[in-house]
Amino acid sequence: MTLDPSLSFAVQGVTRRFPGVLAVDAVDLGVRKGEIHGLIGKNGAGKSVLVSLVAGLLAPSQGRIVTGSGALTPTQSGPSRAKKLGIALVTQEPAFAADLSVADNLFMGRHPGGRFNFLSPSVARRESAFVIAQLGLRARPEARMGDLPLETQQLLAFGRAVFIEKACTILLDEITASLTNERKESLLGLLRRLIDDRPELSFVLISHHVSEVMGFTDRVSVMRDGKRVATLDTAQTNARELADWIVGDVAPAEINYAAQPELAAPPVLTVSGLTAGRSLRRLDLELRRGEVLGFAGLEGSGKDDAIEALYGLAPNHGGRISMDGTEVDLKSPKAAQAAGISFLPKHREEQAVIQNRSVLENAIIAGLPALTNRLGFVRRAECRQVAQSIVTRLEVKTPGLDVPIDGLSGGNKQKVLLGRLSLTAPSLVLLNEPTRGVDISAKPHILKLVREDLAREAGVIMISESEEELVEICDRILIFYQGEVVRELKRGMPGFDVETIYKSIQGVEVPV
Ligand SMILES: Nc1ncnc2c1ncn2[C@@H]1O[C@H](COP(=O)(O)OP(=O)(O)OP(=O)(O)O)[C@@H](O)[C@H]1O
Repeated sequence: MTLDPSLSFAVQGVTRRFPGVLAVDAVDLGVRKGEIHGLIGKNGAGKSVLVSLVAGLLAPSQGRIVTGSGALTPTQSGPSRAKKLGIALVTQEPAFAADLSVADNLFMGRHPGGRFNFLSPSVARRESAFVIAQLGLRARPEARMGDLPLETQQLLAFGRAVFIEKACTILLDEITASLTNERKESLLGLLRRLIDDRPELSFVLISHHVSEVMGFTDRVSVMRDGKRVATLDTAQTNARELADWIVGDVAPAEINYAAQPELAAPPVLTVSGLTAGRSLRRLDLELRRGEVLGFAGLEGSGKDDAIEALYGLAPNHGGRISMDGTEVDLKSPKAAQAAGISFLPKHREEQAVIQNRSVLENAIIAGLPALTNRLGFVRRAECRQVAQSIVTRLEVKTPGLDVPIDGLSGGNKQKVLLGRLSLTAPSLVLLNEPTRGVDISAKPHILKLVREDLAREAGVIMISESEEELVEICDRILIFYQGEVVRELKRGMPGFDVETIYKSIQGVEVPV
């Protein structure tokens, strides 16, 4: 059980099976000390399962993971064993205790020394303040963890792994997916600086963004159907070659822009003088059926407050909101639903996925009223048909309709949630990052679904961190800056491009 001393760990012939699924199939992979190793591949390719095996959360069915100080095998695995081997996994949903403070959470289960090996609160506070400062966060060590945004909690989980547990191998499972572009860049830049300080460190970075992998990794491994199909030197490859490795030979979907909004039609949504949350100082807009309107802006620019207010999540908002010309009082999500508004939240795991229920149930729940007969019985065969059409159309990777949704990969869950929105035939659809966690081959299918299905009957408002995506799909884009819309860009007009959006959201004036 020897390990090349230049390696941080080696995966040797590892296989992991679930009932009906070969999630990881005879994978060999060596990650070097001092490297940032990208891990990329389509939804359901096996990336998360692979890092869960390395972190001891799952045991391999066959094979082993070898480090300089021991191995994880089918019979000897487990998170505490992996932790002893210097391995830490940071995921999108950090397992913190919401009611405890930041400091208590960061030091939970750890004893930072002292004569009686007991945790001194002042040491924990001081060390926590250090972690917070290193990450450039605005939070106090005494703050209640549950009061902090999920993005901040995620970064704190990263900080705990690096600065408190002092792990040597840090596995990052799509943690950049829900960060704003600024936070993403600063976090990825920090990885390199950390390696400069501690050359024995290594990072494995799972991401769907080819540009992130190209810009911040030393090597990248590509997974497809549970197998590692390639490991490339990042400097020797390019985005195109990488995309080819990921996708194989699947043809991309084409978006049909023929369904343009009818501009003479009356607006489905009218907003005037909307103020909400901490950031939104004023919003006025009109939206028509058939129209896809993008909201672009930095963190705190007001775009998130705006979309949340439209879903009844800011009951104390100011200003007026009308649907089809009638003023509505959006004091709760229930009131918003009654007004014909549906919402895809950013944090799908906690806000939208119904755990322990099947793919079928998760897919059709929003459409149940339409799938029920006059006696109140659910039309089962039709439900299956509808769910199957979502699975087929969006290429959801699942062993069947009746398996619990919990077993699906993150991106495949997202596809089910989006598919189910198309069943509700609402008047207004609000989407916060609809392609988060979705792989590059499925992304065009999702955008097509938004454009051609959701925007057929409804007006759509969409937030995305990707300027490219906004340009690809929107009719108009509103630029939010410091709580107000400072600019409106229209498809076909000058300035409807990635560069203008990018500069405008930073407050840079771009002449048209
Ligand atoms: N607990 C589980 N039970 C059953 N099947 C599972 C379980 N966990 C993962 N799988 C299956 O294993 C396969 C690989 O999943 P994994 O989560 O590793 O994909 P991924 O590459 O991380 O995808 P994504 O990019 O969507 O996150 C998928 O088919 C998934 O449905």
